[in-house]
Amino acid sequence: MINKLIEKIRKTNAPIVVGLDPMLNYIPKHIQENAFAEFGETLEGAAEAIWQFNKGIVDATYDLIPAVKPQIAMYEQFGIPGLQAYKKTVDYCKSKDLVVIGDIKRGDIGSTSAAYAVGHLGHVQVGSKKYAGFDEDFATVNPYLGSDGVKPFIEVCKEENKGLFILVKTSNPSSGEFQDRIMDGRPLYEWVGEKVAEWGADHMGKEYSYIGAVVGATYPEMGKVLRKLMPKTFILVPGYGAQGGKGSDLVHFFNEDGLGAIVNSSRGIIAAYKQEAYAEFGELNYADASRKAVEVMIEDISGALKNR
Ligand SMILES: O=c1ccn([C@@H]2O[C@H](COP(=O)(O)O)[C@@H](O)[C@H]2O)c(=O)[nH]1
Repeated sequence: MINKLIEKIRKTNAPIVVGLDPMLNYIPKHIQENAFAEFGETLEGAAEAIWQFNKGIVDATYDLIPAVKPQIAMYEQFGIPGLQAYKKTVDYCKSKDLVVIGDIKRGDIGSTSAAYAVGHLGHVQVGSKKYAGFDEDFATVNPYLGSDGVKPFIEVCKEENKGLFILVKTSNPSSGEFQDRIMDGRPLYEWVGEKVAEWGADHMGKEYSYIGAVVGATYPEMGKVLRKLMPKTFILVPGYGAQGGKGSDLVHFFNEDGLGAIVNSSRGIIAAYKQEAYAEFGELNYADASRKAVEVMIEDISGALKNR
């Protein structure tokens, strides 16, 4: 899967991922009204609205981008119908040949991690048969329970040719409370980054490892250090746009080959029509506003990379 991701980044010339993080208040009225007319103001109605909203965005952007990153929390809030909309979104994106990064941020004791890994990336045995559950291409993993919480994910990735993005330094304002704590002279996130590179060395694709890292766009100096510490690790970089990250902050997340990182924007793309810059599109044309926002993001990042 890392080879496919790189191939698609090269083809689109766009090291970006669109975050499909639908909240009801981003969804245009006409979509909500249609969904509620069919299913009522119910969880099913909400799930239908987020699915139709996602489909509009995917149809308007899939030719420009290599990948999407649905955030499972946005779907889980609508219970079982929400999870069905998540699965429908994953399958639809795969039918459009997009790489799907399930932002599930799982990690637990080994036996529980194994079940998460099977459910999201693998196949579960049912009697004599095997079934894929959610079947994303990559999943995000929280490593702060230690190796036994991560290794079951790596085992499933090896069996299934799938990949991970493991949290190293997150983009949120308080990420430093624990992640920046100095241990034996270095911040904890560096120890974790080194460990991610070590896990990844054992599961290499053609150019980069199947085992990637998450490093927030909001911490560019730390991104620069981590880039050097994990040269063969692909970095998923959230925090662009709504959290303040911009192209010029991101150049050091990339290697000299112009690869090595993929930048996520969720609200900045899917709710673009609500921003002043794209207001001319209006609610009805929300998906065209998202397409325009994708084009602007690609230009911002490739412009910064050209000028570095
Ligand atoms: O460190 C992290 C890890 C994950 N995320 C996720 O990325 C998106 C960001 O959304 P925006 O709307 O572009 O801010 C969201 O799904 C987060 O859960 C992150 O932001 N930081």
